[in-house]
Amino acid sequence: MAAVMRLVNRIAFGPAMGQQYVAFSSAAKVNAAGVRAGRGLPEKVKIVEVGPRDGLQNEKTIVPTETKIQLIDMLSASGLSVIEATSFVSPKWVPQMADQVEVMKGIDRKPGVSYPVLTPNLKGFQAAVKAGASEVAIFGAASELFSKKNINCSVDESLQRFDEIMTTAKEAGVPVRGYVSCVLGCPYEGAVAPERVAHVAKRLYSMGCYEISLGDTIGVGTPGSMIKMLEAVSREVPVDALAVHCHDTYGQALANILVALQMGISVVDSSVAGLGGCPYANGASGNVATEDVVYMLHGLGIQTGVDLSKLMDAGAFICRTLNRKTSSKVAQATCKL
Ligand SMILES: CC(C)(COP(=O)([O-])OP(=O)([O-])OC[C@H]1O[C@@H](n2cnc3c(N)ncnc32)[C@H](O)[C@@H]1OP(=O)([O-])[O-])[C@@H](O)C(=O)NCCC(=O)NCCSC(=O)C[C@@](C)(O)CC(=O)[O-]
Repeated sequence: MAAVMRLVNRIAFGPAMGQQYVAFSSAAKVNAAGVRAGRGLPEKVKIVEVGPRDGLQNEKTIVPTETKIQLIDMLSASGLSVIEATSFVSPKWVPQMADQVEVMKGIDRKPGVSYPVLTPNLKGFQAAVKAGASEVAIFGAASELFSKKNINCSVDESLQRFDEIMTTAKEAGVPVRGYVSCVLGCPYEGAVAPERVAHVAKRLYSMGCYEISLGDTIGVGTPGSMIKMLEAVSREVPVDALAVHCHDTYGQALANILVALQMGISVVDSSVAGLGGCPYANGASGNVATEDVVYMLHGLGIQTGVDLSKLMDAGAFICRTLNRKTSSKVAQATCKL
């Protein structure tokens, strides 16, 4: 724990201990570059916005397709370069995503923005490509029971299915991202060994996924468990091919992201307004809010390409429309609700 605190202190404080840089928006602007310099943090971070998929998939009432489309368009207007738009999964399993084709047809695709979609099997992959998806994501797990509950097969069976997708995707020239869920704990099995995460991540990477997103599906991780897991995974997969995907159930997400950045990761998944949860992970709260991630990154002098004000407009829009409270602390603090 002492080592973790030293690591966090090194990032959060300037050379003179106690001189805090990242506290208020004005202070963040003044000293941001100094915070970053020499501390091994990336200059740029790619944010993968997962709100329209991971966020909305968990909403109890069906969100109108028009609302989903407007949300995605507002998010692309904020400067985000990757927006996970929907998933091509069975409508019997996740009814909220049943309008995936209409969503893909309705969005205003901005040049330079990627709109990946989730595909659990070849059927989903083929439907996604037909609907115009130019990038997909496959999603496995480090936990057997979660795999069974989420995609109705064992981890090994899922990897066989993903192999089929990869073969077809390579022929079609479609880039594939890979997810590993439950990297810091499983709602059904409890603790998950870092080596199991590393094994699945390595398999996905070896079959051709260009990026592996490591999901703390139920948000139980701490900077301590994050460091151990990332040490194991980065022995098998190059760190520049890794992303972190943190749910914020225990309020640890920003701290976990900070240590991941310190360990060389420069891709962060997040969800506008902290929308979401996983329908097959009881008790999982939403992803870390994109607004809060952007605020922290800008405070560290790290570029994201995102206009925080426009992003908060998107968050305010979806919260107003769904009649829900934002989970973003930044949106709460600035009353942009
Ligand atoms: C994988 C299956 C399909 C297996 O489900 P299954 O029931 O085993 O599939 P099946 O092959 O036996 O087919 C059953 C029915 O589904 C249809 N079907 C089959 N495949 C598709 C498809 N692609 N699209 C549309 N329909 C499909 C198929 O045609 C058939 O229809 P019927 O003949 O009964 O009318 C199912 O379990 C499923 O869809 N699961 C998705 C669950 C899901 O979306 N979970 C949330 C995303 S994961 C997540 O949130 C975690 C993540 C990524 O964010 C990271 C993190 O936080 O850790």
